[in-house]
Amino acid sequence: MEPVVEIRGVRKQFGGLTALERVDLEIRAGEIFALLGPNGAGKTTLISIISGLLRATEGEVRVLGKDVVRDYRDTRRAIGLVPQEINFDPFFTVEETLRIQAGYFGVPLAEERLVEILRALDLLGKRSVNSRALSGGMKRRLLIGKALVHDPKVLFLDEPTAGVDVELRRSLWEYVRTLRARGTTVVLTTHYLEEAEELADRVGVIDRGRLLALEGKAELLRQHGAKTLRLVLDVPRAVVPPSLAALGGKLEEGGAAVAVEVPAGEGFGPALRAAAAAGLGVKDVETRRTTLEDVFVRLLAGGQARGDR
Ligand SMILES: Nc1ncnc2c1ncn2[C@@H]1O[C@H](COP(=O)(O)OP(=O)(O)OP(=O)(O)O)[C@@H](O)[C@H]1O
Repeated sequence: MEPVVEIRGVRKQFGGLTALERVDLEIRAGEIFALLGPNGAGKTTLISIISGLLRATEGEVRVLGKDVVRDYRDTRRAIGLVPQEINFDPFFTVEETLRIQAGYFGVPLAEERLVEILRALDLLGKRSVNSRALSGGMKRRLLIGKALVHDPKVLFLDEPTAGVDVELRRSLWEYVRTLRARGTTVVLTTHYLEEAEELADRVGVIDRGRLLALEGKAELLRQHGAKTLRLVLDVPRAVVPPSLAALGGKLEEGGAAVAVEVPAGEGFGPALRAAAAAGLGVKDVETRRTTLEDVFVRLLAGGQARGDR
């Protein structure tokens, strides 16, 4: 199937600063893709180039097979963009804000569709309220509504839940899943790892303008992840028994525990057998799986060690 968004060799230079360095990326139809990276990594720059708000210094971007520079009318129509910053006129009501936005795209906003959007974003009761009188979370939801009025094929959410409370975050996640279920492709940027872990089918990790890893979430965890077994000992030890040392076992807490890390796809059987064979007195057993956060930290540390720029 043709990718919904194709990014080929995209570079962006702001004067002497390289914000993006030869990024290649494909977004697939119907997926939730999370672009993950620290502040200043280049996430907003990439989204802005795809949405036609910025021009790449080099490279090309296609949305539904059309070039975002040459065929910008078609590509803008296919895209809904929810920016980080609130960008609506506070003097219009919620309904007017959505109708004006639909007007920009030259699409009529049927009553049915208006109500559907307002209901999904829990704004139905605020339909006639001036947008300046909305709470911060409601304003954010109205931003999403604005991006949806022309029924885009791809929705870009730039930090959708920054500064949003936990409850609203959950309800926005729910809505994003509903959109995917209806066939909308969703690309979100975030530095909340929890958000990527919860929502995304695939994750791209970006740092200082480079894509460091691009994988399915499960694959990313499998390849870069590990799980750890911690054996809390009856009696502290000065050295790790050789059979456990051979499996990479290390003492922790001044010898009160032994920790063994194994690749995510493997079991703890060999380590448990080695511990039993060595006659280790074990008081307690703890296990921990790698989270996307651990993977992210490792990838960024690796990128820095290689001196990427
Ligand atoms: N218009 C601009 N002029 C000059 N430099 C810019 C401009 N826009 C972005 N930059 C720089 O490009 C780099 C990437 O910025 P970008 O906003 O894409 O990062 P980001 O990953 O979205 O960060 P954040 O998580 O903070 O939103 C940063 O160093 C930023 O200062």
